[in-house]
Amino acid sequence: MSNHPLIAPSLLSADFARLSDEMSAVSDSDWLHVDVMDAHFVPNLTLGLPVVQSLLKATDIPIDCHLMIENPDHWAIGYAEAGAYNVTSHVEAAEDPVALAKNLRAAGAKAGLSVKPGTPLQPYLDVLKHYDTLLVMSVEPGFGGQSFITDVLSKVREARKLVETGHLNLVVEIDGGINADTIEQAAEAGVDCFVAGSAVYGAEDPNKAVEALRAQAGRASAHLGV
Ligand SMILES: O=C(CO)[C@H](O)[C@H](O)COP(=O)(O)O
Ligand SMILES: [Fe+2]
Repeated sequence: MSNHPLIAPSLLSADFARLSDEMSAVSDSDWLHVDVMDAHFVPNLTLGLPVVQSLLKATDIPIDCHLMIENPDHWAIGYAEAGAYNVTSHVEAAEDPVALAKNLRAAGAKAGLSVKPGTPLQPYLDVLKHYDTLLVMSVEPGFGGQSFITDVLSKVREARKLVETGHLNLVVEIDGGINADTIEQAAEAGVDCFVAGSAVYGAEDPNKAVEALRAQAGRASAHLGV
């Protein structure tokens, strides 16, 4: 696990006609977050495996795939086989999340599990023992540029405590509405990895925005230094 805050710019807020340049614009980021949406699990449609395969060829930054799709049990493995660093599926969509995690790890990827804002962690604590990352959604999945839902921080605190006490061994990631006004409370609650779309790509200098968010999170975090 990293000992500094991880910043993962979301390409959802990038210019899709210039994805290669947009990845280069955040060369100082730790992970690159790619939102895959199928217009079924969420009402929006973005991109899929062929585009991710091309992105993987065009960058050395580890790719963090956030699959907002139905039937990840079938589809997620392709992203792992393509070389994504971390592949996250939604617990609300997965049929057999333990088998899914094992398959992703066998294919060489980290296994991630995401929970929507209204989904509790408690029923999934045994499942999470098989996972490397937990993605706590701080907006309803589907669109960038939404406002941060503060209530989800109770789940971050719960997950942090389980990690600190050795019950779980995973990276706590947060996604949705992270910016200069919200990142400190997320860091204080115990987040390791911060996804930021509009706050990074809406900035004049995306790399500077990454650095500033990382420094801000490091200062506010009890468990991570800068
Ligand atoms: O998964 C997502 C939406 O479902 C995006 O990753 C997320 O919304 C990032 O965008 P922003 O930082 O602008 O909220
Ligand atoms: Fe996302």
